[in-house]
Amino acid sequence: MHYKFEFRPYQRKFVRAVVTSHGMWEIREGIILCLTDESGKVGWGEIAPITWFGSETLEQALNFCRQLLPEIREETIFSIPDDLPACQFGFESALQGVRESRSEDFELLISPPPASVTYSGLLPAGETALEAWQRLWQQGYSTFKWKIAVYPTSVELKILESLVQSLPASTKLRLDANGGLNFEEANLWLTTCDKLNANSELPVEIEFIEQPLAVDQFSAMLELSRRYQSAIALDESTATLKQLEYYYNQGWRGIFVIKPGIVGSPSRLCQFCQHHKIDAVFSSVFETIVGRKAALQLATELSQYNRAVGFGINHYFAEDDAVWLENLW
Ligand SMILES: O=C(O)CCC(=O)C1=CC=C[C@@H](O)[C@@H]1C(=O)O
Ligand SMILES: [Mg+2]
Repeated sequence: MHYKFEFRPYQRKFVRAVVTSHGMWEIREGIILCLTDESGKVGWGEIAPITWFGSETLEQALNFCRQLLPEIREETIFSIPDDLPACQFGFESALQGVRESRSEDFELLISPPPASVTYSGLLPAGETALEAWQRLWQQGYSTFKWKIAVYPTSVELKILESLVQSLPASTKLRLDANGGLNFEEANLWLTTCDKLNANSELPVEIEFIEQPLAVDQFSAMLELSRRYQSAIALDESTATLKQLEYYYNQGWRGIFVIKPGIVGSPSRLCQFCQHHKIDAVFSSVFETIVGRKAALQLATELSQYNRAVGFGINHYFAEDDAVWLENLW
């Protein structure tokens, strides 16, 4: 089976720059692709790389698309190399869309997100988190993720104290260090989290610390996961399917953050998750509605535990997705 193939690169400015220990991220760049089969059925996909997480670069993805035009065969889609995981996701999602004729036109793409999952809202780094949470709380979030390892640990631990005192009862707080802590700081954070979680007076649960140490510190993170009660989630460490499998085989049984947009082939991800009952948290790559729809579909199918998905209900961009997509295409 072969498909007519078209693609458009895009750039979209975030409403609010994403500040992490990797730095400041202001513009999301990616590719929207469209496959059309012989009967005229259409499927949409998105290639949204995060190079500093280990996916391909945008340039590599663009070169891959350019050398394919004007059509692509099904077997080519399932043999996209593993060093192009965002392309694997984009093309397979589009193929799925054609097969399910899920998105003949944009309207179907823009349909509301699946209600069956709960969402985690992203809190900005630093003390702005102290007032940012109310707006998200009013929008219905009860799980929040706060970026840490952006300011000195002593400063952030002070803010954490006020944050846990002000968050409403039965809310959950995730802490994402993006690999920016050293071993001593990670111990300090985890000791604090254990203390907070042991305090039954406190209405908030620290759900987990995400990627406390750098990717090359796996054995230290394994050691931390044995030393503390508070859960640890690998994110940058398990950014691609190859890494997911590797660290599972290395004995990781903590939480795995899965970013469908860059992890690679959705069909192979399904096989892995069906084989191994991993504790997974599905997370956005700050994609547009095209990639988001496919990623949320996967999250809904594969979530074993009812952990909130990191796809904040509000999109990350200023202009409306439907308008943006119409103008792009
Ligand atoms: O997972 C979430 O709650 C939202 C997505 C998110 O936090 C991220 C998306 C992409 C890159 C990173 O900046 C960041 C992360 O580290 O998880
Ligand atoms: Mg993360």
